Amino acid sequence: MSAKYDLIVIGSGPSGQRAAVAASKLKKKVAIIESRSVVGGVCVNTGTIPSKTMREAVLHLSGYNYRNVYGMNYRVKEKITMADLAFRVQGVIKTEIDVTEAQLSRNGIDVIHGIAHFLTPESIRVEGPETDTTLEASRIVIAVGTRPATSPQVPINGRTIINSDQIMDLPKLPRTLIIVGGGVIGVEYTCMFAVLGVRCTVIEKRGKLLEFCDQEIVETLSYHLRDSRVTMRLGEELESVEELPDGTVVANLKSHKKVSGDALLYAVGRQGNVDDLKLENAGLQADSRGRIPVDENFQTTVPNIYAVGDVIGFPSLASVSMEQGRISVARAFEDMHTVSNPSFYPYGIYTIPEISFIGKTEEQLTEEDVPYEVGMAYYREVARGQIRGDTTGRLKLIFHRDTRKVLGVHIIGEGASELVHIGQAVMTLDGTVDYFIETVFNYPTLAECYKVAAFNGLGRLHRYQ
Ligand SMILES: Cc1cc2nc3c(=O)[nH]c(=O)nc-3n(C[C@H](O)[C@H](O)[C@H](O)COP(=O)(O)OP(=O)(O)OC[C@H]3O[C@@H](n4cnc5c(N)ncnc54)[C@H](O)[C@@H]3O)c2cc1C
Ligand SMILES: NC(=O)c1ccc[n+]([C@@H]2O[C@H](COP(=O)([O-])OP(=O)(O)OC[C@H]3O[C@@H](n4cnc5c(N)ncnc54)[C@H](O)[C@@H]3O)[C@@H](O)[C@H]2O)c1
Repeated sequence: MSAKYDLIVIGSGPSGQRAAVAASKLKKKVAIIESRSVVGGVCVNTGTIPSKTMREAVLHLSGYNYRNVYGMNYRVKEKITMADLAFRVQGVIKTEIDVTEAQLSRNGIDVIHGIAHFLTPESIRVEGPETDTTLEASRIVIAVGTRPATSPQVPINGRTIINSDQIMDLPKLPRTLIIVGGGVIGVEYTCMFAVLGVRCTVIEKRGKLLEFCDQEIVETLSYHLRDSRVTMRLGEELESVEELPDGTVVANLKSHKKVSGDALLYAVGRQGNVDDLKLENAGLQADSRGRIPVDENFQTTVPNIYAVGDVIGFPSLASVSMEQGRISVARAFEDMHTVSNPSFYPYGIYTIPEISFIGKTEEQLTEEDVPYEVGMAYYREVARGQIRGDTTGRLKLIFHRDTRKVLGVHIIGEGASELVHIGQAVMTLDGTVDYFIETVFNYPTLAECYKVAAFNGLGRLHRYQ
């Protein structure tokens, strides 16, 4: 006998959780299957939450944010160890797992631990240390996420050659670290280790870091990276990695250069977790990177099966994955109204300093021949910037020259990922740059940067009209 549900969700990361909870709110009988012993997925256990907690611990213990105020030698702790960082990370992970478990249980969702695979498009087998069962449902959401990409040329050993899941396993802080991949993961960890005094070298095969960001913002970040003694090897592709008898590692580049270090972080992208799913039994197929194709409703080519989160590819963010989970269920059961516009989804990149943006970049608008104007505000121009000691932050407002509609907001500096939501609200409500002129902001706040940037931009507009 197999247990029957209205919805089975495979994977308990942010996308799976939100799909399960949304269906439970519609009074559906829901099961969520998770192959790990705990819920929360990459987000809670190895990715978002650990990395953001480590960043906070790094910033606090190193005294980095207050060095401009109290001097370059200001420290909260002189010798920071991996154990100092792990202590805080483990605490937050545990709490987040508890919060997630409580939420699933409160909503009456059955959590089943084991590896799921399809028997047919409507039935799933779950096998685990304590489970061997078959479930059936009229609708299934695949939310299995991704894992770090591997290469036969990069012998990951979990000690000196690691991927982003293994940061907390580093036995000690290396003196030198090679980071392969100048994407979000590579750059975020580079910033943290550089602030801890580790000499970092980033190897990125493209000519730019974070190529989807506004390039002026990336240039500002690059200035900070260089200031923290980071070496950037852009336009260089890794070929292979070797571990030397003395325990150090060497990265061999395609250009025949060699880069040596005490440890290497391999962060060149991620691969969908589809290998165990036996997708063929459901009539589904993933691409070479394990991504499952879906339409705008997150429906796969098999009508009763939906896929959400990182396993469908771009943008692979926890924030967006949650929304995809919710929308997929609304579409699957057709009795929940949802409005969601991906053009107004923000990005938060937790580099040091942090970067956040919404809307279009200058590069995109130029490509699309949109007449735009830019207003810039520097944190040092507002009192809160001086008080906080962040005098290098900046907020860039991009608006249409004719309609004055806000087209993009790009921020680098303290609090960027919170500050961006003001711009997001204005853009979502179809507002213009005038909103910032006509609105009173608390004083002294970083939010005032919006007003300064608006005045700056309108000043330029009138100058050139
Ligand atoms: C280092 C790092 C930092 C990040 N930082 C951020 C950030 O700051 N902000 C942000 O928005 N995003 C961030 N992300 C991205 C974010 O973590 C992901 O977008 C998010 O976790 C994706 O959620 P998901 O539900 O698709 O999958 P996941 O969180 O990957 O969860 C999928 C779950 O499915 C389970 N599973 C897989 N196969 C099976 C199976 N066959 N049977 C049962 N269960 C299965 C897995 O065990 C896993 O628990 C970061 C990612 C990493 C790696
Ligand atoms: N703050 C956040 O929102 C956040 C933080 C971390 C991760 N994430 C998500 O996690 C996902 C994965 O991140 P990622 O950084 O691993 O992947 P990515 O695809 O963003 O970046 C990988 C980088 O590695 C480079 N690369 C690939 N092969 C290489 C080689 N042989 N030599 C040198 N460079 C090489 C690529 O050009 C690319 O720039 C992202 O899609 C991101 O959305 C988000």
